[in-house]
Amino acid sequence: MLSLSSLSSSSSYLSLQSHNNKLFFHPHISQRFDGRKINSENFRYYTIKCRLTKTKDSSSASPNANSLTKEPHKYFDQVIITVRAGDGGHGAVLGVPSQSVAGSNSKGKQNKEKEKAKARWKSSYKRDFDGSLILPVGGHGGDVVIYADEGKDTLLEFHNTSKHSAKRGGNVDSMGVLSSLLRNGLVAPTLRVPVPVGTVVKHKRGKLLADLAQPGQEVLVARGGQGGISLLEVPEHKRKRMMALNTNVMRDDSDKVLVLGQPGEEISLELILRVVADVGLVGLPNAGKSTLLAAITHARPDIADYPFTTLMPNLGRLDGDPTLGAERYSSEATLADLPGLIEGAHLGKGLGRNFLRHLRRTRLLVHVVDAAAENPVNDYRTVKEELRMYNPEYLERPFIVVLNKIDLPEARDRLPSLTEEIFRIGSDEVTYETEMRSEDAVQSLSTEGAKEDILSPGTSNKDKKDKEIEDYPPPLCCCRC
Ligand SMILES: Nc1nc2c(ncn2[C@@H]2O[C@H](COP(=O)(O)OP(=O)(O)OP(=O)(O)O)[C@@H](O)[C@H]2O)c(=O)[nH]1
Repeated sequence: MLSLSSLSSSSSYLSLQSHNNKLFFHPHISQRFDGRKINSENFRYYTIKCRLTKTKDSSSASPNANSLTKEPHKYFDQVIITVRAGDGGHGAVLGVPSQSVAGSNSKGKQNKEKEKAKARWKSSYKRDFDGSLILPVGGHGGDVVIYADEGKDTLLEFHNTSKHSAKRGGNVDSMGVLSSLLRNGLVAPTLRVPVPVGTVVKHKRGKLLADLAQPGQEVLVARGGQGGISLLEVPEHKRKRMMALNTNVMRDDSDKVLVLGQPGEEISLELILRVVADVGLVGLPNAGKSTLLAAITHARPDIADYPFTTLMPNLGRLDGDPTLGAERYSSEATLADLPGLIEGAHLGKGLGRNFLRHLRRTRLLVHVVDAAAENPVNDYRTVKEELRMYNPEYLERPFIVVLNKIDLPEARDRLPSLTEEIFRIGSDEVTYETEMRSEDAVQSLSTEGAKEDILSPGTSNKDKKDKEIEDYPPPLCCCRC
């Protein structure tokens, strides 16, 4: 038997040959049949064209549960979902209740009873200010709202359930006859979808809808359909008059009254998580970022003596220390320990781009450098370069360099020279940046002023950031390649 599924080749055609009504894959399988060497003269060769259905490309397919548990770091911060708001409930076509009065004998009495019944009928229904009848309407379909929930950490669960649908509105409970007891259809509840704080909501490959950076922030992403209206089943000549009276009647393009509820909106969204942290810890793998986070906050990240122990950002809360007195130092802050960056991270190496984007909201960067490494200065330069290549704005943020592992003798011995070199790199950059800025007519600033301006991003930068939060454009790599 020929198993096509075992053929991973994407070529469109296979060549097959026939022997005793059996088909063999040509040329490899045809060499032996029932353990005997096959005389090639017994064969009649046919070439049969058969198209292979392409096997699903695993890279483009949505991640299955297995890969989600094995490689959550690839999927925790980005997902595409579809949301569907509920359809509106239907209205109803209602008959007017019979007004005949049974059992009345005399014609005059019958007319009187008819008049009375008509008056009763007229007064028992809700009416608009202009006297038109208010007929029940179908319930509004449920809207879909996405909100930032502090209890959520990742977007992983959305890979399992990528479609979220709100309920449809209730229909008018139609018994076929107009009665004062008829109620509007039930309004469907809003479907509220919780996402981690810091989630950016965008149209799939489209414009930004919201940046849910604060707990509780929400955005309405799909509107539920409007409920259909009800109609009275009345003779044609009366219907026109009633329709004219009912000014709030909904009609479609062809001026037809809509009894059916409107469909709810359906939309594909891209959710991107950018951690919300004041401080970002950056450095090469194994530099000791997680150890530092664990030492100064209550966070308990995984720590091990091998690179890439951290695969997803860890957050830690730094409580303020009021004993320090000065307002600056007693403030609280959230720290994010990012996975280690390697050379080429800005190009996506080691998932670098996924991690680098989590620095976006940070206001201070802490470079953790392994002082006992072979070439700590080079390591520091590498990380700075990756930051610059990904987003030059990152280098404009205030930063601290932490020389780590100085308990080790190899680090302790070269500490003074190392500190000096790192200082020099910093001051070189400040001078360079100052020069750049002075060319942009910031000459009036003193060196100190310029430094300050560089270290604390100005308002224009802030405006730029606030304008639109999109993914950064492709890397600037080519200037170096
Ligand atoms: N001697 C010494 N070892 C340290 C120090 N800080 C961290 N380490 C060790 O260095 C190794 C790596 O530490 P981590 O905190 O996991 O490093 P990381 O930068 O978070 O590593 P990644 O998760 O790969 O990014 C662990 O074995 C730590 O025990 C330090 O100050 N002194």
